Amino acid sequence: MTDFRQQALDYHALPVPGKISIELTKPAETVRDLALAYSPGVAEPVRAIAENPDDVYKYTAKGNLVAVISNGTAILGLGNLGPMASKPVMEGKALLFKRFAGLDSIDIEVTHRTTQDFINTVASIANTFGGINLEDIKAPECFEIEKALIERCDIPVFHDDQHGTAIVTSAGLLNALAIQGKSIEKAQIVCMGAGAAAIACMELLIQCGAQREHIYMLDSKGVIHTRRTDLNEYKMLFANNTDKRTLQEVITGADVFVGVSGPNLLSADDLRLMADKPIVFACSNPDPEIHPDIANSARDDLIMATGRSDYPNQVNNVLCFPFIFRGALDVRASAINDDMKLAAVHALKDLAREPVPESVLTAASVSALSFGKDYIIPKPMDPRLCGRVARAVAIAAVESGVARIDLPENYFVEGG
Ligand SMILES: NC(=O)C1=CN([C@@H]2O[C@H](COP(=O)(O)OP(=O)(O)OC[C@H]3O[C@@H](n4cnc5c(N)ncnc54)[C@H](OP(=O)(O)O)[C@@H]3O)[C@@H](O)[C@H]2O)C=CC1
Ligand SMILES: CC(=O)C(=O)O
Ligand SMILES: [Mg+2]
Repeated sequence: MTDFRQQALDYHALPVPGKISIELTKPAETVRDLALAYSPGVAEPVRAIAENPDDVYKYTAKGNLVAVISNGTAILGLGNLGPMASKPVMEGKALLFKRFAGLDSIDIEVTHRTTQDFINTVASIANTFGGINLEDIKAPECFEIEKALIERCDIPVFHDDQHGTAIVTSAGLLNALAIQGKSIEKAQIVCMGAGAAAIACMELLIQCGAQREHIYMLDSKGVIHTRRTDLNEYKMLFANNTDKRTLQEVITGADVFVGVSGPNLLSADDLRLMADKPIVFACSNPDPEIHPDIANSARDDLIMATGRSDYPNQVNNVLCFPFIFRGALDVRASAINDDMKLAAVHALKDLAREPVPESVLTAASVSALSFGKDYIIPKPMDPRLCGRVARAVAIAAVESGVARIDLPENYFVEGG
């Protein structure tokens, strides 16, 4: 067993199994404490909530609580390994919610027979939480699930692999294009993968200015084109009227490669076919479509990003989901809409262009970081992230009419 593998297993097993626990926020030491916390005192908030349902936010943890819900059908890039195998990842998301945005979060892994069973299960428990973060649910079922739950729930329901990934990818790509001197409107984009992350990333890039006809998408059967008869309705939106059939044909002269598919699917030779000053986001986890060492030795005019923490330019939804929920919950948004997503894109993009605080350099073990080819997106441990992104998202929620309360006074006015 490798050292790193054993260290990862020990991290999860010791000193207690797993990565999260529940802590109390009120004293429970004396008879008086118990009389307030439980019987008879608990009857008072029960009566108050029965009379005024909004009081649930005043007297319970709902307003700071996010459920991370999966069925384990697309665990990172490891595939459909089932609900229990997804539990470490879901606990990991809960850890990140708490560590980066102070949100309490609990993982829920659902075993189900049909997609409708999954939807019914989640809809039935949704009101316990302030928001629902769907995670690692494969396409195309994820699209139907998210749509149905948004319709049935009046709290934010957000499929992180779709929109969290799309927001971070868009922010990073807008910056990378600016550094390479390219425009998003003209960029030729190859997207490897046609699932949850891929479809959402490309749709949001289009909202940011990319041209649909400049995008070539590939699934496990190759280029998605109009003569294919096996495409679902989501892939159909990206079917090109083209004779190109292979990765090599579509990547020749391309400016951008976005990989949200699986490991080692892009070779150094493929990368050499790209246009001058190419951009490669190899975002599959844990192993990217091309290893950064291989990519960087194939091209020296490249901007390279991966989903990993151990190389520069980590394009990973951890830069989004804690903060978008922080902003949404703090104004009790009923949904996370496109305005809020775009606000998050621009907050992330703009923060990367600012000087980097010392604490981030220390955490990243580097002596300097400045906007450029090895720093296109903020680092997850940047203490300004929560304030910047949450504030932008909360303002967008208020302005677009989905907030149920006003922006709290002085809400992250220092921007974190
Ligand atoms: N860095 C980040 O923040 C994130 C990274 N990801 C990564 O993106 C990947 C996909 O996740 P997600 O979209 O949720 O999963 P899905 O299961 O929804 O989609 C996977 C897609 O990858 C395609 N694919 C699989 N093998 C190949 C291949 N050999 N060539 C081309 N395409 C292939 C599948 O094709 P087909 O449709 O034919 O089955 C499918 O379209 C994972 O590796 C995940 O780790 C996801 C979210 C966030
Ligand atoms: C980062 C993430 O959510 C994924 O790879 O699925
Ligand atoms: Mg995921």
